[in-house]
Amino acid sequence: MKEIVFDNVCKAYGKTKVIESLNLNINPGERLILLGASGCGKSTTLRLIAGLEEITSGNLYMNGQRVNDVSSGERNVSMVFQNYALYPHMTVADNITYGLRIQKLPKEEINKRLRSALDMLELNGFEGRKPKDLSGGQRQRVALARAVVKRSDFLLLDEPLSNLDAQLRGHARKELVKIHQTYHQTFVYVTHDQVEAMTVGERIALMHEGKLQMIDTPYNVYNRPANVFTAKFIGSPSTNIFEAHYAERSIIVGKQSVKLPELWSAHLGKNGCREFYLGIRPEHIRLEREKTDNMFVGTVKYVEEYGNRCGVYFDIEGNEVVAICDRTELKPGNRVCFGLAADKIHVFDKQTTINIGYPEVYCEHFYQYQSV
Ligand SMILES: Nc1ncnc2c1ncn2[C@@H]1O[C@H](COP(=O)(O)OP(=O)(O)OP(=O)(O)O)[C@@H](O)[C@H]1O
Repeated sequence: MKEIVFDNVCKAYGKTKVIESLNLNINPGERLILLGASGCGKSTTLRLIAGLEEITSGNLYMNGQRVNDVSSGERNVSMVFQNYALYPHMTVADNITYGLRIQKLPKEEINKRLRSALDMLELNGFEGRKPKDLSGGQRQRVALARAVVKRSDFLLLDEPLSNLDAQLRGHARKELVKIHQTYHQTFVYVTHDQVEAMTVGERIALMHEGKLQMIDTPYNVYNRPANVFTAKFIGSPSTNIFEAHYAERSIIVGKQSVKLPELWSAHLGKNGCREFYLGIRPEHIRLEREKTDNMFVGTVKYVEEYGNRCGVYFDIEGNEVVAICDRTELKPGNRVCFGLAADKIHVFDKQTTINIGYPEVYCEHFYQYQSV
């Protein structure tokens, strides 16, 4: 079954709660990413699955069996750590096959698995070397090879690429997906890097302060953020969030007001939504110099150069807003205007910060928002 189910799981160290009421279903054979800022509880969640930490309350099921009291060795997991944890005195081949030798698998089978891992991870010719004689990228591949030869049901990876440079990381991400497609293990992968999360993950579970914020596909996490935290965490620069309110079919920010398309007016009216947070991604704001009807007006504060594009930071009614432009002649002090693209805005409840949802016409991937 290769499924993992967290049922109301809490983890505390003394009085400090690190994981709070975690309910999470990890599907058999999927690549699930645990994403979040440093200290949010990602590694702890992974270590609970590995059986390296005890659960304080709640239940954890793996393969349909409650495993709260099952030891790590009996959980059919393999784990790749950030620092690789290779044995320095052993050769590459011995590191990779160590677990299989402990299991006393037949020599032939051990050799077969070693050969296939060396081929897949392009480590042929390195089997006699010690870890100190390998580059960071090669050590990381040995750690992966050691994990995959076990053919366990669950492959747990804790920031496995964080010691690699950007180019090697890109290559290793593809390797990981290839490994998954070959062995169909259930992957649980911890990272704080959203590009890694988007490219490796089939689903992303975003965590903040020990609580799950959203779990969904990379597409939905980006395009249909469940709450303000998700909208701000995913994407760079962050989603712009304004305090706004709704009256007479218009969105009002400070002293400025912009008429809303009929669909949104009906939607906000139906939800009784008056005070809210309005979210717009920087890449979805199209700046104009000339004001026409239904535009907000702001003043440029500064322009950030990204090489291929620029970030224009400007002020609207005391809110700092950023828009991404291809090229710009804009300078601090210039006036800029923009309208609202009806299919590119997000509205979050002021009290709960949860997304109120979208008018039906924009709901090709409709997501029913729930508090998690
Ligand atoms: N053994 C421990 N005793 C007390 N507190 C701990 C222990 N292990 C972790 N914590 C705390 O639990 C919280 C979550 O830690 P965890 O390592 O799961 O975070 P993380 O999201 O993986 O962070 P990072 O990306 O920095 O590794 C942190 O505040 C950490 O200080």
